[in-house]
Amino acid sequence: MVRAWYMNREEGDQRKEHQCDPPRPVTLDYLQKLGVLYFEIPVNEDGYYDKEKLQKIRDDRGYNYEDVVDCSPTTLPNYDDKLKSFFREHLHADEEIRYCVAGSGYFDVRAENDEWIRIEVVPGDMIIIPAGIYHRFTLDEKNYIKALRFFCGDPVWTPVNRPADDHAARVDYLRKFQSA
Ligand SMILES: CSCCC(=O)C(=O)O
Ligand SMILES: [Fe+2]
Repeated sequence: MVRAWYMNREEGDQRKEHQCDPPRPVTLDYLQKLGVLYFEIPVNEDGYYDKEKLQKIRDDRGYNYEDVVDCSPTTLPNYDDKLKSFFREHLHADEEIRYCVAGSGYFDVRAENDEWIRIEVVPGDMIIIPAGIYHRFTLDEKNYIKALRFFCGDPVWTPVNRPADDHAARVDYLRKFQSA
């Protein structure tokens, strides 16, 4: 089950939870209003999961590309730079789809009022971050995650750093989800 909360405004270690005091949890319903979708496909201790359930989501959403991102210094090329760029606030022209199969981490997305919402992903969690939402990713204190990445068509992972308010995906996102 996915956990999400508004972050406090304290600087310091990005790998910590940054819960408010008292905590301000965020529901899946609210994430959905922001265009962030969540699916659960449980992973057992041996790393097995229901391939058919995954395939059904892939088919329903048109994801025909899949690869693995294994965030450890030996398996992720340019580890330090990558982790830095993951945590720089950015958007993409396309959905960012990640299915966590081992380890854990945090996806942060901007709420309507521009506050950060932190979404924890653990094995079994699939998160879909919509095109045009400002977001970032960090490892947590356990310092490891392995996730499957999906894409519709030829993958483009390019981050567009904030500010990108005139980007077509941003304009489209605001129209669809945050009609402010
Ligand atoms: C959990 S996958 C690692 C993060 C990532 O791939 C990304 O932010 O693009
Ligand atoms: Fe991203």
